[in-house]
Amino acid sequence: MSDDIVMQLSSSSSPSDPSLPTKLAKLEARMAGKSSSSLTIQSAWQPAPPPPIKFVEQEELPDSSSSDDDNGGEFLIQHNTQKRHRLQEDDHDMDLEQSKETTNGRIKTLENFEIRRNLDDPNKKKQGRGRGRPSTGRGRGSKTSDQMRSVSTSSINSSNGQLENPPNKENWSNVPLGNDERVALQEEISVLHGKIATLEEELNRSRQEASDYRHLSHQLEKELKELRDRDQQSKTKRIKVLSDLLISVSKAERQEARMKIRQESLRLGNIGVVRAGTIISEGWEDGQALKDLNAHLRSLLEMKESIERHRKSLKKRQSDKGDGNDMETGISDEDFHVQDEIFKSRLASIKREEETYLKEKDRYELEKGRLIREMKRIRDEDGSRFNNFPILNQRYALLNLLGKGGFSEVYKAFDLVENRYVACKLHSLNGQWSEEKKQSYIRHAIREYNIHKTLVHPHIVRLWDIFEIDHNTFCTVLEYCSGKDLDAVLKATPMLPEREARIIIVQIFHGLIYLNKRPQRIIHYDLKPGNVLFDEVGVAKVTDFGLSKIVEDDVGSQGMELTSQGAGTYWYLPPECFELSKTPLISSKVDVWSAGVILYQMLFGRRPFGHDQTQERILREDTIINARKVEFPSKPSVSIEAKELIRRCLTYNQTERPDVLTIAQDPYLSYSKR
Ligand SMILES: Nc1ncnc2c1ncn2[C@@H]1O[C@H](COP(=O)(O)OP(=O)(O)OP(=O)(O)O)[C@@H](O)[C@H]1O
Repeated sequence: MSDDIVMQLSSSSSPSDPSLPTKLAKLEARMAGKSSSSLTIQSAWQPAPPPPIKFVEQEELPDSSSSDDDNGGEFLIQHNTQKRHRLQEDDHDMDLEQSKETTNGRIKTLENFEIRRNLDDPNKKKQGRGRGRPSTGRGRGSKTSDQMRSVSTSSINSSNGQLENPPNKENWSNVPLGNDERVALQEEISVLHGKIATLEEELNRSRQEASDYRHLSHQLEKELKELRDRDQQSKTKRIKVLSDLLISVSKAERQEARMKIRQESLRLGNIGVVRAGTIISEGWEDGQALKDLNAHLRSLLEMKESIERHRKSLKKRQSDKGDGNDMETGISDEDFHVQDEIFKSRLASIKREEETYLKEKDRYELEKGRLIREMKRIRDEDGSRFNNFPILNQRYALLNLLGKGGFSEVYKAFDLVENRYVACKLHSLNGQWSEEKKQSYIRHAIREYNIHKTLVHPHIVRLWDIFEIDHNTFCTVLEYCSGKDLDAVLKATPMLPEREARIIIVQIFHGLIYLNKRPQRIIHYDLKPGNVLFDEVGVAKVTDFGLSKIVEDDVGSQGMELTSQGAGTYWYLPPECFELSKTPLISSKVDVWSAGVILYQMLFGRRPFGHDQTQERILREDTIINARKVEFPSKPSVSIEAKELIRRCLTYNQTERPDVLTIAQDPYLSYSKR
């Protein structure tokens, strides 16, 4: 019932007014007519008490005695609307909401049904008043009306309070409504309320759990952060401890190396000041062992010369005797022969001794060479600006200098991130170079890096990293090869047993085959013993791709143009690289030639062409251009197969020389075929 009507009623009528029932009945009739023309509303107010309504929660019902309005269907609707609002406020959980909606929907259906039933029930007290009219939402009945408006399944239109499918009186009275059914419906409602209560409980539990989990997650996050901080701290500590340890080991190694040098210097010699007239220069001064050895050799030589002199004089006396001059000395022919035999035997013995000393001298010379290289290394290390154990790029702990090349220093280093030894090659640009030259060098190095970094093969030294140190210096990080390079091996042992030489050349060819089987083929172009390194177990690896060339796809069968003519090490380059009349065309056959030279050198202790010549002389005398045929020394004895492979590699004519993939089929390079 709308408030204005109630106001009208209360102001114009007192409860004792006997005409009130009639007035109300009229009003209700009017309202019913307003809300639905087809709805038949009970025309007279029935004083009889309303039937008990059992399917609502009694404790939530307002006291009927205090109510001056009906507490029939309208009140029930209000009650449930309030409840729904409470539930909506309490719970934003979707599932629960849906359950509630369903439940409320069903309750509303029931309520509407009850309302209709009340409307139809002629015995109901005041039941028809304002039922069909929408409430403005004010007063006690407003909530009920709201709920009625929101009930989609009900037949009342929510916007204007009119019934969408207005039932006629017959329809209403036709709804069978036994007591059993009511009881069943009430039971269903209480079951649904029970479900709501359970769901609410569950929701509360879930909320509690969610809050517990949130708390736990905060705690875990905190712990994780602490662990991370601790990990970072321990990492920093670990790095510090590790680098300190590495540094102390390196320092000890440096000390030991210097001590050894001092000892060796005493034995083998040292670089000292040499005076030649008025010119003072740095020169080599032999050590005591070499001095003693040379003195010994000198004395043997003197002895030999003296015996030779005696022998000569004996021969002279013998020939004089033949003239009859030696009669008075009484030396017989027999004596002459014996004496001569003594001299001969002595000379042979001196020669043997001399050979032993000469062998020893050769050994000393090798040791001397090693000593000189080590002295140079130490001098380079002492003069290096990186000798104070810096950590580069926050991960590479530089240790000791391995060697110095043309424009680079190579340090043994420890990668503190990957926990492995590496070789750091520090490329220093000469400060006096023009900017153009510097840029060209950097371009060259980046080109080398770009080629090398893609190469992953057991017989190719890995390139791990590149970074800038300062404007004039950058560093490439290479796989560390703890063994010597082949050049150092051949300096220490110029001739290798064939078996050892063969396995080394096989590994070099494996690397070359890999370079020629990639989609982008590569010519190494600077294959030489210095660019073959050995790891700790003796695996040979090709390095230094500074002069290497990428073979473009459109290159003709004769090869690609050589744009860097003049570069490289001439002992190991084929004749086509020295072609001056036109730009040489090169292919992987360059590497085949170089490999042939290396195998020859390993087997015979010398290079096949221009062994004793300088680079400059090789160029001047066209040594390689004239290297038409390879000759083999008689010693040491080497297998025919090895010689045949060398011959094929050193085929003068480039067109006739096999390329890498062809020569790879040679039986000497395969162990399984033999
Ligand atoms: N990856 C590596 N592992 C171990 N030692 C290495 C490595 N790379 C180079 N070295 C050593 O460092 C030294 C210097 O190497 P580098 O390549 O700079 O010298 P080079 O070949 O004599 O000079 P250049 O490159 O100018 O011809 C050599 O003794 C070489 O054996």
